[in-house]
Amino acid sequence: MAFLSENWFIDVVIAILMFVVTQWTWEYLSRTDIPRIRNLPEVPRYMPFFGHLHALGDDHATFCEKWWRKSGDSVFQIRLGNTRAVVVNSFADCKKMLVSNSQALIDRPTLYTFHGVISSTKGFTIGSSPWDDSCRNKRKAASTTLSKAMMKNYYPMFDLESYCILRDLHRDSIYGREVSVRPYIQRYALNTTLTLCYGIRMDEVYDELLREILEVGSAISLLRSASENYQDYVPILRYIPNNKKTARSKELRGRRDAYLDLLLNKVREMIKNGTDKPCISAAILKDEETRLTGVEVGSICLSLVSGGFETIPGTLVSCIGSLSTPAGQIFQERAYEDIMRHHSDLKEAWSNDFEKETVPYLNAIVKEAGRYYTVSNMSLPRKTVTDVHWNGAIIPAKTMILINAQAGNHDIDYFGPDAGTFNPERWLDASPGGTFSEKSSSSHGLSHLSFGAGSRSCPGATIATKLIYSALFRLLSLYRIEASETDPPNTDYVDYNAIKSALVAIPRDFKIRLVPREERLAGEVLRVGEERTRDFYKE
Ligand code: HEM
Repeated sequence: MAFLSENWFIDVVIAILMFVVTQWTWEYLSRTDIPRIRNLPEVPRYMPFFGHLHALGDDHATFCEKWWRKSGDSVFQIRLGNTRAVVVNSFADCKKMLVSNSQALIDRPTLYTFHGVISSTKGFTIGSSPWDDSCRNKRKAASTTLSKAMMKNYYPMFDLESYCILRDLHRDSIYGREVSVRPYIQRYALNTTLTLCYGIRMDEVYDELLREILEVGSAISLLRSASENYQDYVPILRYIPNNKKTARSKELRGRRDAYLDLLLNKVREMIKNGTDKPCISAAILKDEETRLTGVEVGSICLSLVSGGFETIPGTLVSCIGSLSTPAGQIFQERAYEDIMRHHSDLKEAWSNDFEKETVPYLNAIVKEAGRYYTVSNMSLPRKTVTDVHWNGAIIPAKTMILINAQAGNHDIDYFGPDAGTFNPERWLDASPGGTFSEKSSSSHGLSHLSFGAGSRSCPGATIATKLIYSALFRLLSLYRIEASETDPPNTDYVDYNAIKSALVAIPRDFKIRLVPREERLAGEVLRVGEERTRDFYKE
């Protein structure tokens, strides 16, 4: 004590020095690509190297949604390891950020594992491409293929693929047997994009190639997730010997390259034999007015195949789950009545009218499924190309922007106090006579955030909506769907997802029973459909 008091000045200097050195070391190890943004709240308590990664856990969207509700700040900054990101939560702020700053947010960030390892051979998908001339060309080509004007060309495909769901469900659910509907919907989504890209489809639900594409695609999408792959944000982890993430990425890259080459070779073979079907890759291989390179064509096909194979099943399967519950029985009955109101001859409607999206109640179910089950809960990350002025803060160029679509889609200030409930009727006006019409406000503008918005919004939104509508039309017009008592669906908008860290939600498995509304009609329409399948293979 005596020593301390005699040298008190030196003690104080040492203490200050130690404090400064500790502070400096802490700050040094917590550095981010973009320095702290002034006048924008930051989530407190970050760790050196990792930032908020641990606090965010597996489910970033739900952590941020809760933080927004707790702090009252809808827009705040977080640290994903060495990367600073701005998270946007409320519906109004997500919309303003994406639409009012459309050009400033046109870029996408690149990640070490996905861009550096997995995509090193076949190029980036559109959704992961930074904005440049090549990305512009690819996006333009994909948007043309997926545009509203092109949809009528795909009617035979919608017809065949939605028929096949019913054909196989009819067979497998006979005698009240319970079925898990996801595999049928996965084939539906994948066959659609495979047909568009390669003119190829698979008839079996458990086809080997189909399952390989789905398995590899899901595993790769998991490696893009921040919570699954710390090495993208904590560079030091890349140098750990026997790095399992990099090894796994290389293995998946090899498997993906193999099936992409196989598909393209099949198209080459069909062109040689004169049996090819109109599709993107055949058009390019025959060099029909294209300025795209081979890698760009591969990237477009990959983007379309990977764009729909998880998002459509995630949305449609979860929607079927909600409809199968006791509360959902009312929605099913009203949808059926609305179908009958608009299509007095169901057989006729089945053969040529189901794609037209004329049944308001079905449109409302499709919209509500998209909103309630926000399958891409954090959307796809964006990156600013110029400064963005936000309520007194300047978000600099090259900052990662994360749109919390899950939070915005369940924003009670925008969707009302029942935002956390699955209710298709929020999109409808009911007349005293019991008929429904679409709310005029819901038919234009941004209904929900699940397809993103602005410069990099989802070009697949139109075809995805058509596919979900067509499948529901056919399913609900022939059957009543009932949830299994032993394996019921989980319909919580967060917990329905079995893998919280996945980029696209994977619904927990559940089973349903299908009760035919009119046995004879089901038999008749399925027989007609069978003839059309044979025609497809004959052509
Ligand atoms: C329910 C189905 C779908 C959902 C929920 C969905 C969701 C999304 C989201 C959230 C984005 C990012 C938007 C943004 O940054 O603002 C996106 C981008 C994209 N989607 Fe979809 N999508 C679906 C279906 C599809 C389908 C069927 C395709 C193709 C056939 C597709 C192709 C793409 C592509 C190519 C992009 C990248 C666009 C770009 O970066 O410029 N999507 N999608």
